[in-house]
Amino acid sequence: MTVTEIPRPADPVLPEPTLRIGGESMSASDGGTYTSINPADESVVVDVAAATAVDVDRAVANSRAVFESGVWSQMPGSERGRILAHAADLIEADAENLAALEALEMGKLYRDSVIGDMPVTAATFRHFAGWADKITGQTTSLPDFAGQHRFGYTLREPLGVVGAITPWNNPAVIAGWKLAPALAAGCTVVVKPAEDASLSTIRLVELLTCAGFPAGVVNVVTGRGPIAGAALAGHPGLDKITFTGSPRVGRGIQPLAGDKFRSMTLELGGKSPQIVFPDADLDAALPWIAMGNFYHQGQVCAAGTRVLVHESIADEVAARLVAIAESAVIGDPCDETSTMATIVNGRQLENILGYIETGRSEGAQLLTGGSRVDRPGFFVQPTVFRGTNEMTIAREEIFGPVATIITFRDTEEAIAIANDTRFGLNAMIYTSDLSTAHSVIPRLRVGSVWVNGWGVPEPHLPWGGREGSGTGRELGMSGVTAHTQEKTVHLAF
Ligand SMILES: NC(=O)C1=CN([C@@H]2O[C@H](COP(=O)(O)OP(=O)(O)OC[C@H]3O[C@@H](n4cnc5c(N)ncnc54)[C@H](OP(=O)(O)O)[C@@H]3O)[C@@H](O)[C@H]2O)C=CC1
Ligand SMILES: CCCCCC/C=C/C(=O)O
Repeated sequence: MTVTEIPRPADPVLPEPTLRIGGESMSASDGGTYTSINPADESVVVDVAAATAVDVDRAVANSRAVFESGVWSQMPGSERGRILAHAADLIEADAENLAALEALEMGKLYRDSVIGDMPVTAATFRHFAGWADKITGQTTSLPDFAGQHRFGYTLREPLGVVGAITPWNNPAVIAGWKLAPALAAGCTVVVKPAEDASLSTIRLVELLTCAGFPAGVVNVVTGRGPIAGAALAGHPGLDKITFTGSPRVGRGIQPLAGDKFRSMTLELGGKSPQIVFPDADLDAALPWIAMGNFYHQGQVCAAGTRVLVHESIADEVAARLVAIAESAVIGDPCDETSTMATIVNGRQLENILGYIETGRSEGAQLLTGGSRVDRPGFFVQPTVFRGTNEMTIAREEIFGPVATIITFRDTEEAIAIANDTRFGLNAMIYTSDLSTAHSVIPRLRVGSVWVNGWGVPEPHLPWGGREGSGTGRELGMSGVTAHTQEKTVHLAF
């Protein structure tokens, strides 16, 4: 858990809580709204426009027209890069306001957001700014044929119009992960943020406008998942859909590739193992293991909630993890002293408490935590269980601060337990012997591995899962190519 002292922020400036289509701010076509709630005290933040299917049609049509106009897709890559880099500067300059919006609407610890999420969001735009003029194809000579000299090359062209559906847990970061590579590639984007956290995305798109993105290159349809989200996910006018969220919704989106067989990236969370070998440096490892469970109250898809510990050190790891959990200062997201804040909403809190109850009833040993914090808002104690990999708390994504310690006897058993899950997003390995790490890495069925640490994805490296954690990659070079398509040219002379 973080300890850097950051002063309490000023109240954020709320962006106009409306749709943004073609550079215009507008209400929903039927005037509908939903209410954004502050999870720290359950007060109303603001009513936000709830897009209808008609609004989504309008947004996609505008994005298509803007894409086809070439104003962005044909702009020289160096110029696109300049605008993306300017956006990164503006995000950095607005970091305190963006972070305060996320604390207000979704309960993320302001400190973590201002020193983590917003620099990461800016870094993402800066990274992809560098890609914008480096998206190239291949060239090759070909054997002469029928008296002709021949030569071949490929073009990498932008995919077109992208629909991006984002979750509430790290709204600016994840919007940045979806927007920046798509924009670097020359695509236009319609983004639908989560109901529980729309404001930072609206503000982010305002900043993009200030940075020089032409009107309509990024449109925003705030709205309800089953209405605006479903209309966007199934829209025939899209060339790609990119979604981060629950497996339930992801499964519903997957069949919507449609007759165009359009491209799809689905990031659906995880139940990731943190494997602690007996030679691990526990002083160094424990803060990471704890962070992998309690950072942002465990509301992170990459959380390492299955703590697989060699039996010889399990008691020590358990005692140390409990001590860290019990040292948490649970409080208002903006208080300087808080090290943990609130769960995003009451439904999510009930879900977490339900899993804790299931853990108890299935016989897991509750080492600490397990209860709602007695104050207004949706606060829950960091919780540590000792259990087995068969228990529900070790099989399902809880999306709360709930760790389960599971012991293993040897490396083979550690690998077997790590892979015994329907998810495959990421895994962590703690060892002092890199040869142990290198022998285990190829055998883990996951998209990413961290050795001697837990962290969040880097813009420079691909991110995505296998199996139940989804399909496709965002970030890094893979993030760019995922927003392009190749055209092969055969040239005779
Ligand atoms: N992989 C990850 O990072 C995340 C995983 N999760 C997992 O999902 C669980 C539930 O969280 P929740 O926010 O409800 O996740 P959802 O999957 O419901 O929401 C993610 C996004 O999808 C939208 N959406 C909802 N229904 C549809 C639909 N039918 N078609 C298209 N889009 C839709 C949501 O809109 P709206 O907000 O308006 O409903 C939101 O923008 C968590 O407990 C956690 O386990 C959640 C968030 C992130
Ligand atoms: C320090 C920045 C925190 C960003 C966390 C990103 C999480 C992504 C996810 O849960 O999908």
